[in-house]
Amino acid sequence: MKVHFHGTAAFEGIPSLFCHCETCKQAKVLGGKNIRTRTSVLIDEVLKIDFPADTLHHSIRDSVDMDKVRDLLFTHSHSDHLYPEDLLIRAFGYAQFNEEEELHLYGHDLPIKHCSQLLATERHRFQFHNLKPFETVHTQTATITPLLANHDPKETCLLYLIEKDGKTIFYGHDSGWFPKPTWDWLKGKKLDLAILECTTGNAEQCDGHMNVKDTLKTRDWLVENHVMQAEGRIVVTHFSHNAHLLHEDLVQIFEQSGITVAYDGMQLEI
Ligand SMILES: O=c1ccn([C@@H]2O[C@H](COP(=O)(O)O)[C@@H](O)[C@H]2O)c(=O)[nH]1
Repeated sequence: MKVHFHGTAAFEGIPSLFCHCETCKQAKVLGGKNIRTRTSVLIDEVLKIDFPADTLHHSIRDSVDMDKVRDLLFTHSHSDHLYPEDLLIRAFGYAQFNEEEELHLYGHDLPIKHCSQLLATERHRFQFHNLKPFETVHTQTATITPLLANHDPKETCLLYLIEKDGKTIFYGHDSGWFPKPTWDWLKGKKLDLAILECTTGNAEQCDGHMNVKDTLKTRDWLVENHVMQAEGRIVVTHFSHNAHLLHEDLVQIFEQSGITVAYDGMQLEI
């Protein structure tokens, strides 16, 4: 299975619009893996998680054929994860393509409501699927189970367990320490890859996200509960410029735990 990290930043991106913090200044000078756009991942070119406004940039930067994507999963409705206006580009009259195949959209009530309302007056090729936490769904490309995140009390934010071609991925942002039902549900599962977040770096105060301590505690929990082997593949993503950590700082923090720090454009095979 090919996992392609399109973007690896939190809401603001790095360097962030309007920001003159040292991290943003250094990221501009150093470039490369320090440049981070809003988080999204593409699996085997057909299953995409989240749809930020940076999707156009991702498709140009990495030569991604977005028309190959069959299933689009949303974690929640915040604008750095769902920019529904750009889905209009796939409606009739905007995109030119021969296929009549539909793109299936999956999320809880709010993202699906935003997308269906926006597209209501258009002829389009979308199917909408309302997900319920812990109810497994067979999509066109994978078997997915939405799990509860601890992110924004105003909506039901989701994490995902994704099973495809005999491999299992846990997709774990945006969330602070997971709600108990999610930990309970993960017990007994076997993961080939866990994608975790570390939005706030070394900050002590962390609201709806993980800091370094939480990310490492999550890794330990997965190993102690035999959900992952000690040498299992863990990737960390969704970084904020307000954590004030450049890519090499993050690599130093996580390399002794065997955790890979994602960067924009990174691809891995599991
Ligand atoms: O504990 C926290 C939580 C958030 N931030 C800042 O907010 C943004 C994005 O947060 P979202 O909840 O994803 O909208 C993050 O990049 C930080 O700048 C924080 O500093 N501390």
